[in-house]
Amino acid sequence: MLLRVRAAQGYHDPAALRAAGDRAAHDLLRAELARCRPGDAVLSEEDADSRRRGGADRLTADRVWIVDPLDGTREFSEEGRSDWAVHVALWARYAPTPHGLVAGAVALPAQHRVLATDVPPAYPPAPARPGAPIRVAASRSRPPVFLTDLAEDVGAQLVPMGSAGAKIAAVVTGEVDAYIHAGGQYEWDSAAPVAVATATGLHASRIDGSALTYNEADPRLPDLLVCRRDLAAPLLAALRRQLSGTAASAEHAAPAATEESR
Ligand SMILES: Nc1ncnc2c1ncn2[C@@H]1O[C@H](COP(=O)(O)O)[C@@H](OP(=O)(O)O)[C@H]1O
Ligand SMILES: [Mg+2]
Repeated sequence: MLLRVRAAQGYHDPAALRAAGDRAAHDLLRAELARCRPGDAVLSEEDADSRRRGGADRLTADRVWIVDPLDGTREFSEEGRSDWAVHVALWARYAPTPHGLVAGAVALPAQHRVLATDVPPAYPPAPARPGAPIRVAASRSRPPVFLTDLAEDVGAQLVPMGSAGAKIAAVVTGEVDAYIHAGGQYEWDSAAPVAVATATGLHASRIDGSALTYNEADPRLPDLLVCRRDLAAPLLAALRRQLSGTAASAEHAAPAATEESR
């Protein structure tokens, strides 16, 4: 559907294309979830009620779908770019993992693939050139300000890319070794990709090493590290060095997203 929206609308009015894509994907997912799983709650970027801090039925529900109908909205509106995604994750109250995610799928329509937990992708192959720089995916538009220093510290090469889902998919497929974000994000930006990454056996945590948790009253989840297991300890140590002495807060963050910057 999103590929059809792009084809029908063209790229002359990016804001209108972004709005049309968000709306079409949200409406489709909301209708299908209501039809197939009428008893479950939904937390969606495009549903203001579900996003409300503390107020929604999702806080008492046993099963909550965490949905980002269009992640990488900016890239979706740029002709030729394929780094945008659709995220659908299922959170369950009695799940055995701290993150609570029991299923997830990340669709990359312009890359013609879907990564999902029902048949988790294989763990990525070891880097072809031993000793080559670690490749770290980061936001194209809002990379954490400490990332350049961190890259220098660990000898990493930064790979700018849009969409949290597309970046985590790049870690899953071995195109990059890690994804680091800080400074702002929401549960729907990472839930489905983190479900796939952990089902694949990759490391996923906050940048201080603590667990990612979902379906919290406040859906803000501002930072994360997803990487190959062997890189978790060195990258968390490098993150500690960057963040030591100050909180991982606005000082280290890119400016928060505004409607215009999305
Ligand atoms: N500082 C910030 N504050 C809030 N959201 C942010 C953010 N930085 C990135 N995001 C969100 O995280 C997703 C991936 O961002 P990026 O492409 O820059 O890596 C985007 O989701 P959406 O496209 O669904 O809005 C973007 O809005
Ligand atoms: Mg998003």
